[in-house]
Amino acid sequence: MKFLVRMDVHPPLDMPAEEFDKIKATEKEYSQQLQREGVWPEIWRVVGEYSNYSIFEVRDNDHLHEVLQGLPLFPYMDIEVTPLAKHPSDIK
Ligand SMILES: O=C(O)C[C@H]1C=CC(=O)O1
Repeated sequence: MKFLVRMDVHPPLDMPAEEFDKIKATEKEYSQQLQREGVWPEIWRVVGEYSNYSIFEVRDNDHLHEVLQGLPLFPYMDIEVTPLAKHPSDIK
């Protein structure tokens, strides 16, 4: 199943920058591992915002929830999920 996911990151104001940088580094490893596995095939930065649009390829809703809840930045994000279906005009 394919999902479009928007993540808006809200860094906590009371956390030292070095601590948040460590969480970001862990997030990057987690994200890149999922990209290598094909679970997170696309990630795009939203211009001018600390946000991304991503495509996820997962087994089902529970799998997506598990992946999103595992994000090290999960506690500092608003996440919007849009399920995608094949468009009837798509020629692929
Ligand atoms: O920077 C972001 O958009 C948040 C998050 C998503 C992947 C990653 O490495 O960080």
